[in-house]
Amino acid sequence: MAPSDRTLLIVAAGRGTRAGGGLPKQYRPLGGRPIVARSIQAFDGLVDDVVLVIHPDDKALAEAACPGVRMVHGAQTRSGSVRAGLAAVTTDTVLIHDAARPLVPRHVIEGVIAALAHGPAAAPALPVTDALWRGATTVEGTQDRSGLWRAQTPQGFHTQPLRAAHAAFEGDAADDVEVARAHGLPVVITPGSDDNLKITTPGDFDRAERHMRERTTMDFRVGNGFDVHRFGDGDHVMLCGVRVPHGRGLQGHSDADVGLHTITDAVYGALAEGDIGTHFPPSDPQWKGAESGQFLRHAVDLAASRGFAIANVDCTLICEMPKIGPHAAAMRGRVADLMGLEVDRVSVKATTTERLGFAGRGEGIACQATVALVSK
Ligand SMILES: Nc1ccn([C@@H]2O[C@H](COP(=O)(O)OP(=O)(O)OP(=O)(O)O)[C@@H](O)[C@H]2O)c(=O)n1
Ligand SMILES: C[C@](O)(CO)[C@H](O)COP(=O)(O)O
Repeated sequence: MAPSDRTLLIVAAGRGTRAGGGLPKQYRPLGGRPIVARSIQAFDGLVDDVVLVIHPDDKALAEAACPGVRMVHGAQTRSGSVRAGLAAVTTDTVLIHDAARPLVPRHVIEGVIAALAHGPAAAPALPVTDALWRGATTVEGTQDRSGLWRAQTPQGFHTQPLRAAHAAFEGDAADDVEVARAHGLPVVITPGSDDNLKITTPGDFDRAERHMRERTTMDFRVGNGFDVHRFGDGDHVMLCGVRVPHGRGLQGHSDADVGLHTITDAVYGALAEGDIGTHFPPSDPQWKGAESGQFLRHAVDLAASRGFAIANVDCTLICEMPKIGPHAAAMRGRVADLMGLEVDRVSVKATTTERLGFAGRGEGIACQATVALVSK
């Protein structure tokens, strides 16, 4: 699902008194990263803008945890913090999310976004499944649980109606759904998830770490790519984003960079997202002579929007000529740049086919590549 004029408003101005532990809970680490950074990361590729609402005392902590993110100061209540954040929102829709819910699954966010296409407000929730009692130390009564829901975030809204609702609301509210409803806005319930736990008490940190570990071990992908381009007239070839002088050129609709095409296909393969022709059809004149780096960047962005980072790339060019060795370092650097990777995660190597076959006869260049993706 592509972003379209949508802001993520993260409320992180609370003190986390129930969580204890000194450092406000949203800045404590989860899987080695601050909780608030993970909450923002969960929305990668799904929003166009991010506004982080912080407590004035937490400026240094927030800047260290979320460098480059736009920040505003919050208020004493959650509703007040949301109002402060809304003043900085410039998009048509807004997703308001607790910094304390770092494990929100993508399908929960996508459910809210999809519902906003049909109405002004939507929020995820889970039906109450346990029996409900009233009482203090002994049970004094039971409560019918039918029609009761456990509210979660992100809560999504069309920005203007929500602003109006907040302007008209007096006092504090548990969440923005309460504010919106008080102003007459209908709110659609979308599917929540048990994984979307709100870190509230000390025991929640261990619970969240366990969830993190389960996710990390589960989400690992491998993709492979293979491509061939035929030699034609020309005085150079583009290989892995580098111009290599040669007595012949490679034929193709774009710049015919067989290396970048192969790596791009490997990323799409790992995502089960078809191949380069699916996303950039050769029948489309706009890709004539196109620089192939943009295809690779699209595939990497798509991986990020699915919650994956690239772990490494291994690419083998198959040809007799030109010689790849003198250019391999430049190729690794260019591929690393395009994919946002450290160079030591990119391998570019070459082999001949001992003068056998089309590559051996110098009719073209083949390439194969493997790419590994890990969940972020
Ligand atoms: N004045 C406030 C209060 C809460 N929040 C944010 O709203 C979210 C949900 O609140 P909660 O989990 O209750 O956090 P705290 O208020 O920090 O917790 P506590 O009540 O234990 O102090 C959190 O991300 C919190 O930082 C906020 O931005 N401004
Ligand atoms: C908004 C919220 O996350 C919905 O469940 C929740 O109400 C905020 O936290 P609090 O513990 O109620 O302050």
